[in-house]
Amino acid sequence: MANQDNAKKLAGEASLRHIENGMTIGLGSGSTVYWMMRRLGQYVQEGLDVKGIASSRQTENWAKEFGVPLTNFHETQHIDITIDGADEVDEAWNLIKGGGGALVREKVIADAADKFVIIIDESKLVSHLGDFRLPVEILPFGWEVTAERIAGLGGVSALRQGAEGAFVSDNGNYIVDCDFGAINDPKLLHQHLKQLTGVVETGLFVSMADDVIAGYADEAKSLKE
Ligand SMILES: O=C(CO)[C@H](O)[C@H](O)COP(=O)(O)O
Repeated sequence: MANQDNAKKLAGEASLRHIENGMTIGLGSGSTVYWMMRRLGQYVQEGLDVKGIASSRQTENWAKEFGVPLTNFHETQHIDITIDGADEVDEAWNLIKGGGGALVREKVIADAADKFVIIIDESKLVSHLGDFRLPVEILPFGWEVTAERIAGLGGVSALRQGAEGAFVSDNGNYIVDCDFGAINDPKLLHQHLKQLTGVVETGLFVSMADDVIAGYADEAKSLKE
């Protein structure tokens, strides 16, 4: 296994030390979450009693594959813990997320949770957000206008492409990947973007993470310790 994959696996598995019997878990998206879910499925087979709320169709499929029982917001509005990956994590634990296109549901399950734990490989740790293009989910209707407004805030954006034309999120929306250069004030940028008509959500997760577990070549460490 490549070093980066192993680091993701170590971080994903280490996050399960936060899990207790009876919990409802927000299940994020992405390749680091995959490893967490694989091990979680093993614990469930061994008798752990938990339920998950999935943030994407891909995660839902993994839950079925690994035998992790799912619930939804109709059944419960309380999430004990959400575990998710990230594309960048700065020194204050502000995040860029949405590389996999699931940022809206990821933010909903992060917001609904008592605790939000991030799992990454060490390459995601940065001093400033912004090398990774900021994903912003926007309505397809008039997306060109919204992209112009985003450009007005200083962000050069590109419409994300999928296998057959524009990428469409699980919510039926488009995503633009935006270059704002180094993001000095993530909270302010998020607020400005959210005020634009047509913007559904941004991939900036500001002051939301309670713990970050970083995977290295042969260990995973909580940045809290
Ligand atoms: O935000 C996400 C998906 O929308 C992912 O958490 C993020 O892209 C990290 O993915 P990976 O664990 O595959 O590196």
